Amino acid sequence: MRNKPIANVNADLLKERKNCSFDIEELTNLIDGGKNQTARRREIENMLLKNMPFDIIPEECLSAKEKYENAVRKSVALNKIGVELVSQVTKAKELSDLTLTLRRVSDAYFREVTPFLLHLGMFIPTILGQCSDEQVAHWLPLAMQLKIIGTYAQTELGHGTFIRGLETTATYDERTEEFVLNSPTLSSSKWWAGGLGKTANHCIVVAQLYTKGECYGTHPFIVQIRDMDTHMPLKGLKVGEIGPRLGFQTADNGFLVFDNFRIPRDSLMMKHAKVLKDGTYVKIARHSKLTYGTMIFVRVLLVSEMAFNLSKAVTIAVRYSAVRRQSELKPNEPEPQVLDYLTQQHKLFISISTVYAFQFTSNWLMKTYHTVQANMKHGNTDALPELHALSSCLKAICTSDCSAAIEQCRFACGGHGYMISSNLPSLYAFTTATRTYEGDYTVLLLQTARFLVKTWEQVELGNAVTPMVAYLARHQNREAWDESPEGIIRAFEAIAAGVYQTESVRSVSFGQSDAIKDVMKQLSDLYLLYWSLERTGDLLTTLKSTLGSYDGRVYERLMEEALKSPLNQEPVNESFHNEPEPQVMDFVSQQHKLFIGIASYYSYSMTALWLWDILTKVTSELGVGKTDRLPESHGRAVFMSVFNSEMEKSVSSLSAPLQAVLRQLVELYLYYWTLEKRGDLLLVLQSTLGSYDGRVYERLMEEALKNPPNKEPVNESFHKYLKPFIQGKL
Ligand SMILES: CCCCC/C=C\C/C=C\C/C=C\CC/C=C/C(=O)SCCNC(=O)CCNC(=O)[C@H](O)C(C)(C)COP(=O)(O)OP(=O)(O)OC[C@H]1O[C@@H](n2cnc3c(N)ncnc32)[C@H](O)[C@@H]1OP(=O)(O)O
Ligand SMILES: Cc1cc2nc3c(=O)[nH]c(=O)nc-3n(C[C@H](O)[C@H](O)[C@H](O)COP(=O)(O)OP(=O)(O)OC[C@H]3O[C@@H](n4cnc5c(N)ncnc54)[C@H](O)[C@@H]3O)c2cc1C
Repeated sequence: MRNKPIANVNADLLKERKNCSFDIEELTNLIDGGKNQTARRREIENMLLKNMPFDIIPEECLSAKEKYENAVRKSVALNKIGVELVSQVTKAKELSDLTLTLRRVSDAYFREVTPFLLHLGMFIPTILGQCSDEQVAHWLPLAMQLKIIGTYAQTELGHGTFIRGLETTATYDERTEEFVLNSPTLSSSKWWAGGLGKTANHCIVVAQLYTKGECYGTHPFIVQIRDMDTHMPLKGLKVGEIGPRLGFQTADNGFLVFDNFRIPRDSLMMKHAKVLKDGTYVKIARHSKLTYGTMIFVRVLLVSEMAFNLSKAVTIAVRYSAVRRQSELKPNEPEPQVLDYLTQQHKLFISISTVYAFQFTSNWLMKTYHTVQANMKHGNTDALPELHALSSCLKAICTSDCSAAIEQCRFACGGHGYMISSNLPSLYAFTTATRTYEGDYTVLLLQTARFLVKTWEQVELGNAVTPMVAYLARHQNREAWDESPEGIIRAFEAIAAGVYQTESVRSVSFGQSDAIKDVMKQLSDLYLLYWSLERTGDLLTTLKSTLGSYDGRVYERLMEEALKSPLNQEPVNESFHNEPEPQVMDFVSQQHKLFIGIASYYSYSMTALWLWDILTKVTSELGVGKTDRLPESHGRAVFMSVFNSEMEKSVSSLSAPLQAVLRQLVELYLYYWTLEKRGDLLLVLQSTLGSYDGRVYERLMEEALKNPPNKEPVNESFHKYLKPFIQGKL
């Protein structure tokens, strides 16, 4: 059943909806994956809407502590319903639809995120992907029913990207059949794990495994960190909240430090490697990077997350643009809806098409992920490198594009888009973090480039490559393809665009009406055209250069091109008879280049005169050999102040017009360098990362320890909500 129409809807919005060229319900079904899925989603949504507590005071008006407690209260209520619904599900597909719906609906209750996000998004997937069958049988029911609450602690103060550089150690002690966890340095402190600060009582810890005196690299361990009854941190651990951040304010991201903390041997997640009782290390995995599996899974999830978050932002911006009227186009006529401005449509429409590009690609990527997983169950890991490259590339691009597009949606809403209540700032804060976490943007693109270069080598050797990169072989002809970085980037854009094109066409090819097909085709074309224009440079298939041609016929080509010029098609241009062409001096860009040069000349001359006077004094005081080069900013300050004061002294006797010109030059010089060097001008950095002494990790930890949530070892929401919930008494 469709949702009921709401009374008192803005007349402009009603008008826009009436103008829609297709059946909205049909598109809704397409997005949900079918009519039944839409009906089921609405059933769950309605049930949650009836049973979930909403905020009385807006989340953003609460203190940090209150925000966290409120988030726990709501999470517990939501998860109570979630656990109940999950227990009724029998089929894997239903379970994945249900978790997706719960994830989506939960956003109606949290402007920020739930402290259970890592439990659902990484702790459970890691149990499934890294535990042996017996371990799954033990841990999974506890985690699914939220009898335990977990997180994923891989990143440390000193290392996030370079996982092999992690410093936390897990040393096997065969006498007691335990691993001993240690944080040997400050930089080895675990940092960032969501839910770790106050909520989780279990944690997946990634540590360097040592046994019989040898290091076997990083491995995941499942570790209890807090007492199940009192919630107090266990002995041998220091755990707390890392402090305020741009977004994720209710995710209670935490730190964790180990001091000879002992855990049983079977805390090692043993799907891909085991340590026997006597300390013998046994490798099971066929591929050395299988322990990185959860990251691939989350990167795949994030493509759909970006589609969802951008869809919210652009819905907000489009609706508001229909309601908002601004500016007087014609006297005495009503102000137009801002949606009618072409420039506004330019901001919004590409976001709409991007949402569909992400969603179709995400559906396809998730299917690909499951196919590769199924193959790996039978021992075939051949497709893993490509899945890694593809998920890295798509995660990097979609998270980056999504936060940029949300920023555009905020711009599209003018000043009101800056209000927290518009939800656009929170959406931006959430998505901009995704560009960094689960693999930094640049780093992941480099992983993809690495895969492409290797593939290219195979193509050059004439070896077969997978269908996804087969186009590399098709472009062997040097005229059409080059192996430059631009060429590689272009190839990946071609993949993403190709997937979107084929998937969107495939998805709309059955059942759907012509109206929907038309709209989807338009969106698809818009996405392709937009990126073709954005990346015009990358799309040029030859160098298109007279100077860089393969045959080196530089002068011949220059002349050939010159003769093609339309200006050469007539011997005398009509401007000879009519108006003269402008002097290049009249172009503002030319003036920009020249005027600052003139101002600099005066600045240097004045400063040189002044400097000459003091030069002898300085060199005799310091000794020429000892004087360091002046830092750039100091030099610039000298130029500015001398120019300013010396100019004042010298201009007083000059005529008024000349004085005015020279003063303008002083101002130009000062403003130009103020804008050029505005970064250097921020003297008070107020930053843990940018302190003069470089004590980054010490300062991060000092700040974290000052954090109010760390003043009490157990937050009262544990006794009020978490404990009764975990113990089934709520
Ligand atoms: C349903 C409800 C749930 C709701 C869900 C909602 C939202 C999303 C879900 C959850 C997210 C919520 C919050 C998340 C919060 C954030 C969590 C985190 O950030 S966890 C930490 C994540 N950390 C990273 O991602 C670190 C990034 N670094 C890496 O991945 C690797 O270190 C890196 C950069 C790939 C390098 O690894 P390294 O071991 O040094 O490898 P090499 O560069 O030497 O490469 C060696 C070869 O291995 C290949 N490789 C690398 N990684 C993989 C992999 N994962 N799989 C397969 N192969 C891999 C690499 O390409 C090299 O291959 P060749 O030698 O070239 O053949
Ligand atoms: C909101 C949020 C939540 C998080 N949650 C978790 C969590 O639950 N669990 C967890 O374990 N971690 C978590 N993280 C940590 C996250 O995974 C890391 O911050 C991320 O992987 C980036 O690593 P880094 O911080 O070490 O950055 P760095 O690697 O130090 O990056 C700094 C700069 O160096 C560049 N750089 C680094 N290496 C290279 C290279 N090889 N080539 C070129 N450039 C390079 C990067 O591009 C970047 O510009 C979270 C982070 C955030 C922001």
